[in-house]
Amino acid sequence: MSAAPQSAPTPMMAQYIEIKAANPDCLLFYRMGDFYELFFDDAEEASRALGITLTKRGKHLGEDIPMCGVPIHAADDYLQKLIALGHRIAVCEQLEDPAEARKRGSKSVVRRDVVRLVTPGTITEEALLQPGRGNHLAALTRLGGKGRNAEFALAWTDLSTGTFLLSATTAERMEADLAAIEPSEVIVADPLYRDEAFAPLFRRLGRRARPEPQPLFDAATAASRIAAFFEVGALDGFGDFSRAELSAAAALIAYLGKTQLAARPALRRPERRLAGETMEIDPATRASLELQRSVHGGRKGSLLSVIDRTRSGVGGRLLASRLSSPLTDPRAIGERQASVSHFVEAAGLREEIRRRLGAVPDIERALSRLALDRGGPRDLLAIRAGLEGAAEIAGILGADLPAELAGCTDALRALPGELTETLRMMLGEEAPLLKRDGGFVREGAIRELDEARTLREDARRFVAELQGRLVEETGIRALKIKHNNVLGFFVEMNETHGKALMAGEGSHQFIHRQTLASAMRFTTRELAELQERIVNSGEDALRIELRVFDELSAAAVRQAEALQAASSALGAIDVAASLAELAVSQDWSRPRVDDSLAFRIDGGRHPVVEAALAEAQGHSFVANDCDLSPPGRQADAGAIWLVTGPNMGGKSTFLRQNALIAILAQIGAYVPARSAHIGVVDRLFSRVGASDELAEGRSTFMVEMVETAAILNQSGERALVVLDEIGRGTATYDGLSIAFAAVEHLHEVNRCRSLFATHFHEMTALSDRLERLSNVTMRVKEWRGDVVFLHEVGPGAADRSYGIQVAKLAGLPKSVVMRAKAVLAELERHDQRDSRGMFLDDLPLFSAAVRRAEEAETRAEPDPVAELLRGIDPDRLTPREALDALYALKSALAER
Ligand SMILES: Nc1ncnc2c1ncn2[C@@H]1O[C@H](COP(=O)(O)OP(=O)(O)OP(=O)(O)O)[C@@H](O)[C@H]1O
Repeated sequence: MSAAPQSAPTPMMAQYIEIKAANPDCLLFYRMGDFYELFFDDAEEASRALGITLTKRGKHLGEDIPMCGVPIHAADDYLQKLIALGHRIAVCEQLEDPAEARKRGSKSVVRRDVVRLVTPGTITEEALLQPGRGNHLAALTRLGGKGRNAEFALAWTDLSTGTFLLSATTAERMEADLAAIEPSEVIVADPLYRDEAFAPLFRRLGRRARPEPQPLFDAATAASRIAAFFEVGALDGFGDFSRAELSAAAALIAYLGKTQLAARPALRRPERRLAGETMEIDPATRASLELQRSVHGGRKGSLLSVIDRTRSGVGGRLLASRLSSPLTDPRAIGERQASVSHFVEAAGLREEIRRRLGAVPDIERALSRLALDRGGPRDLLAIRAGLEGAAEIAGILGADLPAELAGCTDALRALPGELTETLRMMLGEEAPLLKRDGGFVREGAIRELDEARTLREDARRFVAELQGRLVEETGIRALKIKHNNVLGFFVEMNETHGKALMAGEGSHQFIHRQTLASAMRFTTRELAELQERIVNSGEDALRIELRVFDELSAAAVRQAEALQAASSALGAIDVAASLAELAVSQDWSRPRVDDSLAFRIDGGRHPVVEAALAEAQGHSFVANDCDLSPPGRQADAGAIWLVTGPNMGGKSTFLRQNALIAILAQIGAYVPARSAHIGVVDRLFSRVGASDELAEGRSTFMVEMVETAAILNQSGERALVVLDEIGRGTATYDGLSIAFAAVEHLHEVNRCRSLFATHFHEMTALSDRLERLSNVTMRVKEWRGDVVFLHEVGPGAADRSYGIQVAKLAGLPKSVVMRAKAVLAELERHDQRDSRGMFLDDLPLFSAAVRRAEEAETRAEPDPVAELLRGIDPDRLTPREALDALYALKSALAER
């Protein structure tokens, strides 16, 4: 097939194609004037994703070129949408003034190039970030090949704040570690990404995981690459890092280089997190406990949403990150608790500090933007206000503080006073978003600038005066001096006047510029001169302001370390004060956390359920005790509580609340309990409620068994295991046997503290054989065949599940409920003698039985509520009897 002769692409299109070819996996935002334009497939993709109109521009290879565009001022919104959909965007800017290009000849194109790749993990724009949420980019590396010697490490950063952390990890722990970091993007060396053994992990990470070439992770050059980034000779002063950690860190820096190009982010020095420093919590446990997100995916209904009283973005982010990584060192936990206690005891101080914190801007994010040359004058104002606020807060906190807070005030006091002074001297009270709009440098700060501004103002005044003079001279009262972007200043009058003027003397003075339908426009020599003066002095003023901006920005970036330390300090103060506020307002208590194996909670509550009940103004939350401490003097391992009780009795709530209390205690917070004593938990497993891994192609039961296997294989004596209804998804006897064996294993092999809820009442017999196992049950009251949930945990075993009563409450058809009751009665009668269920044959068939029951009902049954009411004589009731009567009425109503 012979190709038709094609015209060569235009120079601009040729430039576009070249740049696009260098960025094939990104949507290319190609700057043209006040728009970013997208072409070809990118345009089609973006117009679909953003719902914007697809147009055409010229032809390429004989075909129309699809095009769509987004205006610069709204680009952030569009970027946000595209990023959320998993796209990466290459932002291509004009690198010179179009006038420059024209000087090279009429055909030459404006120089353009990509200045930045926008990826989910490298966003810094305020509009694209949430104040209280970090945005992490992680790098995962493996050294030493696939074998047993493989060494894994993670590095992660929040580019918007400069945080930079490293940690060793293992194949087993990797997923839990990533879950704690919650990265928006994870770069992985290509061979590891393709390793079959990790395929499930990367599948679960989905688009967040991104393979990158192995050389980025090269361990041999890692240390020197990191040193070069931080502009130091060697890394010795940074601490001790493993080769794998260095490889991950170097890869992260290289990736930032790839995406940020010329801009150098204000990263902090890398800090190492030791694997054992934090409580290990796998993703399923996080989901089940709804730590940061509820099962519905949103923040509402999560633990974080209930405990977050922080007043600043940095505080919100720190609280979220602490919640995702509780500590395991009692001393470090104690330090944080001491800060909270300080604010619990000093109510006035707490209020004052919180009030001030609310007014301190987000210094570290402003700084990051300035470092990446994406900042504006408001970021400088934010830093100034931050510096001033920090100094005030340090002053108010005073001396005689617990260690953590003392460290914080040191960081605040170490802030460079000169920077505050310079910013105060140079900046006005308000500033535009963009530096190119000018007007942010304070009057009186720079003489040249004041002069330029005065010149401009004078010229403007002269323009106003000139209008009066021209009116007088010409006698044309309707003459006006106006301004637009094309002509600049001009004299405008109607056509009759204009023509008369041109025909007469005026033609010497007035130079014709434009004739419109209703008006004529002129300039005069004087006006043109004034115009030039205004433009020139305006340009001078802006040039000076931009220079000042760059100087101030550089001065702030030079102080990055001090500013970041102060920002972290403000975050820590905010977290302590907010947890204190929470403790006081919700009546929480300071837990004792130590190295023992104790786990004793008195009067524990579930903070989220309690808040929900309070909001609904229904019944109030019933506090419950839990004690999994090694029972008796001899015991050297934690206890197991086997929790039985009716459906809806509060088992899941009880199980979860104890796990949550452990987490809260270990982030250094107070806990929702009268008192608590917790020996640190190093690993938490919670399987309560349904799992959402079904998308992986495993059945519910399979998922449950895989998770149970992980728990039984991995829990050590410091673990806390919270299991709900293991074995429910299979035949009764299989399920019961598995649950039985699992509890025995927990008791004999894992020897960890556990809560195990079950509907298999047969299991309560285990307490005779397993010395550290106790039975507890959720208490209920029965009333005329219905059940009243007391939500109280007490010793003993439930004898039944009340499943049918709950089913009735849920609105199961009456016929089904009645039939189920009959089946249950029959099952219970036969249970002793025949375990295979053959007796079901004894039961009448469903339809017959239901019909009979219904007939009986319609025949006789009077209204039970009315009947009860008739029998009550209010004058003769004691208060206790009145209450009982109320219960009776309610249940009779339910039965009706
Ligand atoms: N301690 C409590 N105080 C007050 N209300 C509670 C308490 N515990 C639970 N509830 C209420 O009871 C409801 C059911 O609790 P939960 O889901 O824990 O029951 P469950 O025993 O696990 O039920 P199932 O066995 O059917 O899963 C909760 O949504 C809550 O409204």
